[in-house]
Amino acid sequence: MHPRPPAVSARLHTAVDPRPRPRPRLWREATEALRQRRGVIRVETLLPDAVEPLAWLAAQDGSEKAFWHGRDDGSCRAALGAADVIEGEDLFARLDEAARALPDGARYLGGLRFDDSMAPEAEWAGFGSGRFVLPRVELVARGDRTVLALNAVASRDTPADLRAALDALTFDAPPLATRLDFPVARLDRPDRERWDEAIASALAAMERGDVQKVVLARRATYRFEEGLDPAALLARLTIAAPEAFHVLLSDGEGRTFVAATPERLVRVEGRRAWTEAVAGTRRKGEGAGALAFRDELAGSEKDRREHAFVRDFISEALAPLASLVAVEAPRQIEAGRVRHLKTPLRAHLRGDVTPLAAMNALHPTPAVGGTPTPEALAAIRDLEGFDRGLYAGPVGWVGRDGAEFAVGIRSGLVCGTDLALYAGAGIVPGSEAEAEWQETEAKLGAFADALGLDA
Ligand SMILES: C=C(O[C@@H]1C=C(C(=O)O)C=C[C@H]1O)C(=O)O
Repeated sequence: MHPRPPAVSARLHTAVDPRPRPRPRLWREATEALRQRRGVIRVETLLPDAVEPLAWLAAQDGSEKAFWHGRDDGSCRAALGAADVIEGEDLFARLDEAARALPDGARYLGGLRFDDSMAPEAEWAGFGSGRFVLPRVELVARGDRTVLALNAVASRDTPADLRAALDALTFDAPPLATRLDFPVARLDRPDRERWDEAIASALAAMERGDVQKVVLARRATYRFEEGLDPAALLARLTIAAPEAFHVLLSDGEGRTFVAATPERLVRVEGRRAWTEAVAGTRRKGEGAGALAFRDELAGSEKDRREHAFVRDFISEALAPLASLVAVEAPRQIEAGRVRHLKTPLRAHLRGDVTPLAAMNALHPTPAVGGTPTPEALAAIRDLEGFDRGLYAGPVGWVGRDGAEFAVGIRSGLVCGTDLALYAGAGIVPGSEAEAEWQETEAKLGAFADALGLDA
């Protein structure tokens, strides 16, 4: 069983602690640390009562927000503002260096574009080729323990900056809405006809022998009458897909990426790394239907082929980076309204391999790209007709001794009154356009549940 995220569902309707007492202490400690230390400083204080992180996040002013709940670590962090932002040129090298100098507990949160060789379209431009933020303020919740943390850069920040950040916080957050507004319109790109054409083109490329598997995605944009609150949407997603990584990243300019993804790209702790192949999909179903879908997935030769491309790619990509790669037995997992085949892999990384290098060697796996990778990416560029942005890209955190990236699927981009949702499916010989369309629709099921659609 998966550990549940810290009781969001139970506490969704309760107001957060209104007492601001810990803030003066945090500010005094931070001011002291600014005087005495160099580089990044971090001060933390235990709050007297548990606080619901997404309700807290939704209540704060400003658009620079982030949230991370790691699937297996039982804690989550809600983040506000930026003590530092790393984006643009030499992102990997700068992030590596900055992460190595972080104090205990501090992490950059962010994500990378799926395909950096493609210039971003307007809606994804704010995220650039990648964007990582060291938050100014964080609320870290584990069980009933909630810690408020403040990050600062000694060479840049003044006590007045920190005071302003702390004074701007509210702990008097209204409960999150129990229901989100219904959308008033939906626009699909590609539409059903163009989807059929794209699948036919991908299958033709496979017949010619150009490529063996291509993951084709589509975008469904919902329009609402009023602006959608990304934190409220994510809170609903944590209920619809409790077993997932829950991620919120903003571009600093008012657009917000939201994901409830079942898939880990890689987690690194010291020299140890964990990754997984997730590919092959059926509906979750209920009762006897669930058992039928489970058996159908277990017995499907086509799904096993799709899955094997991913597992083999991952173990081959890790081999030169690791002294040991262990491939576990395949199993099935449930995610929102679907189930998948999953094969966990573990590795012991060589001494000179950084977490970012491991991530870079794995992305994009054939779960979201295809096989072989370059030909599959070319087909995606050719056939999809929209910018994936962070969808299917690596999203996560980097700290001093470790990092974790999830695959940014089951995701959407909130921009004012629009919510663009993205979902893809692995196309191999034997794939049928109708079934693949239905599969992508089922993959959007957690969002549909969160929005109260076709319940
Ligand atoms: C591409 C997506 O999902 C990926 C593709 C899968 C498949 O084709 O069976 C299954 C899980 C994911 O690795 C998505 O959800 O958008």
